[in-house]
Amino acid sequence: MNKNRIKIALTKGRVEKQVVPLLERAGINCDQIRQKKRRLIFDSVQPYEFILAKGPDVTTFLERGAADIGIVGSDILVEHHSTQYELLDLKTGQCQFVLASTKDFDPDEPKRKIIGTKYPNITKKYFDSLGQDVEIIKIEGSVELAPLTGLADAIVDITETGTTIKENNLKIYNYLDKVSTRLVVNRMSLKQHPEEIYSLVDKLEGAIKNENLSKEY
Ligand SMILES: Nc1ncnc2c1ncn2[C@@H]1O[C@H](COP(=O)(O)OP(=O)(O)OP(=O)(O)O)[C@@H](O)[C@H]1O
Ligand SMILES: O=P(O)(O)OC[C@H]1O[C@H](OP(=O)(O)OP(=O)(O)O)[C@H](O)[C@@H]1O
Repeated sequence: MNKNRIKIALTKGRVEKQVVPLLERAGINCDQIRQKKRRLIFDSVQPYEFILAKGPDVTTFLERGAADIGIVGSDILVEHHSTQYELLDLKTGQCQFVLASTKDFDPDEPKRKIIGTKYPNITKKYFDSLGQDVEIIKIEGSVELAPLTGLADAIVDITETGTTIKENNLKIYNYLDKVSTRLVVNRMSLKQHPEEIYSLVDKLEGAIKNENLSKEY
């Protein structure tokens, strides 16, 4: 690792796929990431160094100062109570939390509900706000299975196109917070490298604006 370069922890997978084209529009050559195979650290994405990590780990790298900048979904930031400083909404990875279940679910039924989710903290906060005590079962993926198999009464999960909900015969009962990919920064790094970090934010902001303008046109 080059200690003088700004280190950016990018969430691998879905976020990476949407953010790499945005970084390229901002003038950053991402060929090394595009040709990555199983590589996880990229030192030739001048003038930065990129690491690819899972979303929750991106927040850990930032909190421990092992990365200067993180690119991660707001779902992860909220769920993990991240205290990192948010500098930019990248307007990618746009989706929304929903409460969903099978069509016979009654959200107003007075019994204590069982809720399946990848996001226990967000789920607890939502039901606390309704004054409802629920049992939460943490699920790692394919959350939609929970109400279909009787594992849970309902789920709190994110949806983008609504296809997964529809194709599994589920129904949305409530819309919760919206989600998008954010650029967050370690506060100490911002103090040490303000010019480099704000210059990246400016370039990305320009790329987002140009993209929106070309969509409008
Ligand atoms: N359907 C979706 N549409 C848009 N953005 C999404 C959607 N699902 C997740 N996201 C966003 O993308 C981020 C990463 O999602 P992704 O599915 O790649 O990771 P993951 O849930 O950790 O999956 P995996 O465990 O398969 O790697 C989420 O934190 C969220 O911000
Ligand atoms: O509304 P849609 O566009 O259909 O997207 C919603 C799906 O996307 C996410 O799952 P993901 O693809 O990350 O897979 P996972 O179930 O393995 O987490 C989410 O958990 C939903 O299952």
